[in-house]
Amino acid sequence: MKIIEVKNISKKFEDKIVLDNISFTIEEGDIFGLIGPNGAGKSTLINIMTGLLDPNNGNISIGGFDIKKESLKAKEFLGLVPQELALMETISAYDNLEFFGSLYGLKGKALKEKIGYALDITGLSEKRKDKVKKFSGGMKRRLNLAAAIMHEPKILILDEPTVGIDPQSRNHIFQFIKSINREKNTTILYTSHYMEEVEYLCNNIFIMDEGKEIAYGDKKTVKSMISDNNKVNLRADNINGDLINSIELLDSIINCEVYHDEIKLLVKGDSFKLEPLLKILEKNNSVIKSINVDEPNLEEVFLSLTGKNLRD
Ligand SMILES: Nc1ncnc2c1ncn2[C@@H]1O[C@H](COP(=O)(O)OP(=O)(O)OP(=O)(O)O)[C@@H](O)[C@H]1O
Repeated sequence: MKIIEVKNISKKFEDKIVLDNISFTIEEGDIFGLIGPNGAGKSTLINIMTGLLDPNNGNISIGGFDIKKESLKAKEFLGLVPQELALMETISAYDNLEFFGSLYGLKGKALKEKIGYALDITGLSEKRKDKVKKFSGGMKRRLNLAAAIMHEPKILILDEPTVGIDPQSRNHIFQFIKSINREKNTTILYTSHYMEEVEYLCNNIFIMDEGKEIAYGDKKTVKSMISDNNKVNLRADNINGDLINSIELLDSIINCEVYHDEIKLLVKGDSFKLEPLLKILEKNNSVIKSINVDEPNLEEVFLSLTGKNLRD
């Protein structure tokens, strides 16, 4: 089921086009990555998707409901974790969650259970009684996540949740996303300008720059937009001229380079097979020490499609 449909969204601020005809869909249960450098338009798009901002053109449906026309029903599906924190510093983590839970009408046993789950899944159970002002930036981010899931939204939108936080909290956030997606089938929309995070977490990806679509599809498809070729790195003993000549004669080999005991191959991704390569090595009495296959990473995809680095 398509849980989010974004259709032909455009937005101008005065004369500046910030979103230019953006369309994509997200399936229920997906972890979907929205990637782009600072100023690409990600936050503006999220504000439109959550009904905080009106587009100049296009429409958005959330759980089958139009975010403008059936706003209340659409919003029931949504949990938003914005970049800014919305926490009360002078009270404990538990009391913060009690407050947010009661805003959603939770009380008694149900409220306690939800708080327990939210603290547990964000790794904050032991800090439940500590005042928020004692928390590190990363712990505050995690508490912000906990607050956003008090009403168990079917969709969780995270706007750059790992900017400026420590590696431990970053790992907690990754584990949180994977757990809530697996345990509750929560659909995740994850925005970031860190390609490696999106590469690790997401199944489907929308890459944008200056308000425009750069690439969209499942991770493999997006990667194959720049290249169908893979890199195979092989370490073996007894590397000699005959061996290299035989490898170069294989149909799927585009390029072959040798560094000491390492052979670096660029191969055609769709036709490369390991077996003929292994047979050649065996015939040459070469023992393989290691072998790995690399796809191009998303950073390389962005660079290749826009000519820019993501972190400019
Ligand atoms: N209220 C506004 N009025 C005028 N321009 C705006 C407004 N909000 C955003 N912009 C501009 O729209 C563009 C997109 O901003 P947006 O915050 O959506 O990008 P982003 O991809 O989320 O970047 P970041 O990661 O820095 O938040 C930027 O050029 C920004 O300056």
